[in-house]
Amino acid sequence: MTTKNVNLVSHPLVQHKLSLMREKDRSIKGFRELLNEIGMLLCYEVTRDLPLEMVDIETPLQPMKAPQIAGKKLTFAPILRAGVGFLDGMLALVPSARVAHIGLYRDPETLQAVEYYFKAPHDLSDRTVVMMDPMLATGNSACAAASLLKARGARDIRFVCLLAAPEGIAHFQKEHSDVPIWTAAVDERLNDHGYILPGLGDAGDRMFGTK
Ligand SMILES: O=P(O)(O)OC[C@H]1O[C@H](OP(=O)(O)OP(=O)(O)O)[C@H](O)[C@@H]1O
Ligand SMILES: O=c1cc[nH]c(=O)[nH]1
Ligand SMILES: [Mg+2]
Repeated sequence: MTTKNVNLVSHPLVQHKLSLMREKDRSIKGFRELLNEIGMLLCYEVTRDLPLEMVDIETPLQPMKAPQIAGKKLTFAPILRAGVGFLDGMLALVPSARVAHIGLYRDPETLQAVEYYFKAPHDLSDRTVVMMDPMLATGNSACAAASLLKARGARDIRFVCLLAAPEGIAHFQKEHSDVPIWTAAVDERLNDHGYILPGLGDAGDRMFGTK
């Protein structure tokens, strides 16, 4: 399903794995493995429309023209910490991709995104950038991350998340209407502390065992 620049990935494997991740008793190991597996499946979806070009190759039997991915190279941009959970799955499918690390945490009182690290290829203007973070809650982190990437020249950005709140989608689309979103689910709403309901809790804590 696709609405207003939001691509809802309804593939049964993604939906099934997401339900397993939501369960409160899922182990850290299980949570991490599932996020990695879903990362691979979401990578498949977000790269679905990449252009192909025909190149000359030789099979053992004869020459032929065969399709290869053309054009801009991919850069993966995980938002730390939780976005790292998608990275290995994505890199398994596109091992040559560059990686831009975006260090942001959400201040628990103000819910504003606080930057603490940013390391990206110097010029992103000729790259397709896939920004990733499992959670799109208020949208503050995703908005800040997209702005940092644009300041490095990025003009072709896609955002992959696992769960989105309607509030976060609206906020992100208002500030970055040029950046399409891929998500496995749009949940009901945010609670008073900015957590997604029903959600899956704190993704970073569940992945790294920090609570
Ligand atoms: O849309 P928002 O309201 O900004 O919330 C989403 C952000 O919150 C979480 O990160 P957190 O700040 O908990 O950091 P962590 O990944 O290091 O745990 C999550 O991984 C997103 O980055
Ligand atoms: O529900 C939420 C909201 C922000 N960050 C998370 O990890 N979970
Ligand atoms: Mg974060």
